[in-house]
Amino acid sequence: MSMIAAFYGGKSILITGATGFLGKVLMEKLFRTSPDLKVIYILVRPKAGQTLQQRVFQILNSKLFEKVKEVCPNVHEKIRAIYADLSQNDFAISKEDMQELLSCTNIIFHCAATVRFDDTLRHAVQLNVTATRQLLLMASQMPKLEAFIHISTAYSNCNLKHIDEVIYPCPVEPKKIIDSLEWLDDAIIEEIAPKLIRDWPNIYTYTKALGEMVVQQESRNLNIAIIRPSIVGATWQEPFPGWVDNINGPNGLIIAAGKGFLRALKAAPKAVADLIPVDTVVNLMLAVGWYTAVHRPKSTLVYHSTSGNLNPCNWHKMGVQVLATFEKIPLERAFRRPYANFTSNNFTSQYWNAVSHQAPAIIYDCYLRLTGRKPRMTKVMNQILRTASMLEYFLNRSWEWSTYNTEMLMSELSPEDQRVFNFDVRQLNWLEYIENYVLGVKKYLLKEDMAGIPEAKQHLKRLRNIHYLFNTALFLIVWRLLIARSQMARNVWFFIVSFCYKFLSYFRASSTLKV
Ligand SMILES: CCCCCCCCCCCCCCCCCCCCCCCCCC(=O)SCCNC(=O)CCNC(=O)[C@H](O)C(C)(C)COP(=O)(O)OP(=O)(O)OC[C@H]1O[C@@H](n2cnc3c(N)ncnc32)[C@H](O)[C@@H]1OP(=O)(O)O
Ligand SMILES: NC(=O)C1=CN([C@@H]2O[C@H](COP(=O)(O)OP(=O)(O)OC[C@H]3O[C@@H](n4cnc5c(N)ncnc54)[C@H](OP(=O)(O)O)[C@@H]3O)[C@@H](O)[C@H]2O)C=CC1
Repeated sequence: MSMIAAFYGGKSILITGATGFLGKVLMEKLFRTSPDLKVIYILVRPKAGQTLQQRVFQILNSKLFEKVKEVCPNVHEKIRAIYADLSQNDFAISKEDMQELLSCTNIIFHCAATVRFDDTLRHAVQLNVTATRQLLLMASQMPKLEAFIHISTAYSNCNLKHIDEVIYPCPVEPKKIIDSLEWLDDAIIEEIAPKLIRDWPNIYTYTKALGEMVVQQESRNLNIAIIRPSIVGATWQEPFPGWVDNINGPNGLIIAAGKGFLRALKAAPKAVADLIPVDTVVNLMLAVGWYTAVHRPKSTLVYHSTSGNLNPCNWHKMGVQVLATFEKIPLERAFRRPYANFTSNNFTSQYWNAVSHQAPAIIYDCYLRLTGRKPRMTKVMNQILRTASMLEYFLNRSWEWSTYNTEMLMSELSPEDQRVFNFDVRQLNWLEYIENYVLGVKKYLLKEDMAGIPEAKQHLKRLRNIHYLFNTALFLIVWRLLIARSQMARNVWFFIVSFCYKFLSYFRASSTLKV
């Protein structure tokens, strides 16, 4: 019997960010392995015209939860959605709901965050720092609380090269920032933001670092642990391989590559691609929740959920496998044939951007205009290039994350727990994982039908022929122009023509002799 699964039985668990990528997989695993848990409280806001109930209904009826419904048929009754907006005071939770949360919660998993790299400093601080402080304050009023698990990111200290499982101080106290945001106006905040974030690459990673400091400062006598995942990717094994449902991180770039929009990327081919499957992160989270509650470590432990030092993969290997998978299982209606180049050179990267990205988009838009349709490809291309440039920082560097605490925890688990809550990334076969990942992007994110693969392959063949035709036509035009203007080009041309003529004459003569 799994000790971890048994631990969550009968527990009331509070999850923030449960509607997000990580949160959904966390809920799924909890219900599947501990169907006898008491209740999962989730803090949700209405979104995109959907009420809380509609959002929960949609999650529970997704493919991700198919197995859960078999093991835990009354899952609907065990999930309690509480209206909350984490960017508001007291999260805008009603008094009755707050009372219930304070008196019943046993474990907290704090996953909610804004993960946009370009969010405003005000909003990112509200979500990633102030809300964390507020939740810790709530936690300190929960008599039954056993563990508080805070999800940060391995990149919260990406201004360092080697990162240990410790909380690093930030140059400016989080409290000072929170206070000053109260009276500064938005324009001034945006002006001082670059000075505040210093050598952090974006507001997201900076505010996640501040969030960790807040956890350290406000921990009081709570049992807290921090988990730092690197780039969270599709599921590896559970509940099935390749599940993914948003375009963050690598997902958007994989789609852009598969559709033939993105054919070059400014990335160091040998830099470590520190991806970590989402189910591995969730298994670690559940193990950490159990360990923190049962063993009550004296200080706040930080756990790295990374792959680089245990089972490294690099961007080149990843890119090659992504392309190899698209050969076998192409995406539908691609713009161009998938192909990609990783270069860390500025000049080469700009060349590829102009030739492989901007020029085809402009040509296609001209074609759309000529056929009376609205041009859109330049806009799409610019959007993709903007996203790629935002991710560039992470594609051109490698970090070393130590994993002592994570490995220590692994050794503390029983063999059964090591199997059920496996977070040993050394067992991951990258080639197989990436193939399932790409397949998952096609099936679960783009919702493309596998029956459409032959047609998609046919489409790619047509694109290849158009490509050859276009290149031949372009060559002939350029050559014709050169011949008109340059004596040297004319000489070369006459040399080639006379050579071909002589070759053909010789060929004809020798075949006549044979007859
Ligand atoms: C020989 C060689 C061979 C080579 C072969 C090569 C092969 C090549 C293969 C290449 C592939 C392999 C390489 C993989 C590389 C991976 C690198 C990963 C690094 C990640 C590091 C992460 C480190 C940190 C990790 C962390 O710790 S945390 C997570 C990280 N955080 C993020 O990943 C957020 C980033 N993104 C943003 O920050 C914003 O997205 C921003 C970008 C500002 C744009 O922003 P903006 O321009 O405003 O555009 P949006 O509005 O956002 O979106 C625009 C449109 O997409 C829509 N849409 C937005 N969302 C979503 C959503 N959910 N679900 C559905 N739709 C969505 C939205 O509706 C809108 O559609 P529309 O309405 O226009 O129709
Ligand atoms: N994905 C990744 O690659 C990595 C993620 N992480 C960390 O993991 C955690 C989860 O990330 P992930 O699941 O990918 O992110 P998502 O963007 O998928 O999910 C974010 C969650 O936070 C919720 N949220 C955001 N703003 C509010 C708000 N004002 N009130 C209530 N809820 C809000 C969202 O709710 P809603 O659905 O309503 O928007 C959503 O449930 C984050 O802390 C992130 O920093 C760390 C490393 C890598």
